[in-house]
Amino acid sequence: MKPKTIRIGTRDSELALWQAHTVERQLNALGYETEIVAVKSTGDLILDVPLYELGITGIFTKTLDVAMIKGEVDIAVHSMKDVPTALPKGIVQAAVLERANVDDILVYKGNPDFYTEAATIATGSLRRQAQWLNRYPHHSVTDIRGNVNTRLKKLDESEWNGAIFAAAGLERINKLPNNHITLDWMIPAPAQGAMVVVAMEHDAFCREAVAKLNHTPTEIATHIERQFLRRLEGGCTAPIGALASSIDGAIRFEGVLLSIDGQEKLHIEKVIPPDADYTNVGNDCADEILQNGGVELMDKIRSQLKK
Ligand SMILES: NCc1[nH]cc(CCC(=O)O)c1CC(=O)O
Repeated sequence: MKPKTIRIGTRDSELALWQAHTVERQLNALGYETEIVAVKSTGDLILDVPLYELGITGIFTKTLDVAMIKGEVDIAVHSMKDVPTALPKGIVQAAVLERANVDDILVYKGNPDFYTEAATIATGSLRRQAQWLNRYPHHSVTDIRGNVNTRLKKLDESEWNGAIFAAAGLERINKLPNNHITLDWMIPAPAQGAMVVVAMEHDAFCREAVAKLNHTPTEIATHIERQFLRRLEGGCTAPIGALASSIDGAIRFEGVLLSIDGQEKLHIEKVIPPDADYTNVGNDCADEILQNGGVELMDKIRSQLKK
């Protein structure tokens, strides 16, 4: 009997294809036959509206979810931070790959010493906007959309001083420019820098194959970060950052919720000792933030985004 070829679903951007080929190579090394199926996602087609105004989460993943449910692909590869915290019924997380660089970076134009002056920084992310304005209240932030290549080109053709990117995205496609600064003070998006492979719950063959690619420390870190996000936002989008990193067997978690204008900031930091139970840390940290002004702040954010 001919062995089953695993059809790998992916978006068709350069970054998405790089990620899908990485998964393909790892499956091939384990002896599995594969085929890449690239699709255009709604999120890539609507480029003139800010992401948060589209009002639905999962805009980058929905097309592939549908393709997988229809049986057109067997698995799908995503940047994990683009995946809604609740997966559609019947779809499961089959593996989280080892995380790359988690940092956000600023690609700047001209003189990078503009921090004390007026400046315009481009980002389509509420989280980046809020954290930038919190640190540089005298700057303005402008929206930018499109895949990584499109955004680099838009920055190049603009009058903006800089634009914010995930380092992982630029490094993967070898497009990290020299004129960049690592924003080590900015808390990344939950699961930034991690790739996830999803499969159909009933597909034992693919789940078993893909499970071999799982990297447990990354799975644990992203579990905590996404649990924090899910409990805090309750289905709506908000400026939320979260990072769990391991230090000598312990896990250090840092989470943040900001107002859209960056003026209010609720921050939490916790160290989970080695071998302690981490399964509810994300929920506990979110609850602590909610009890310390987070409920009111989330209400305010929701009413502002509805307008
Ligand atoms: N929202 C788009 C997106 N989704 C994943 C990445 C990069 C890779 C990653 O963060 O895992 C990017 C680009 C960016 O944020 O600049």
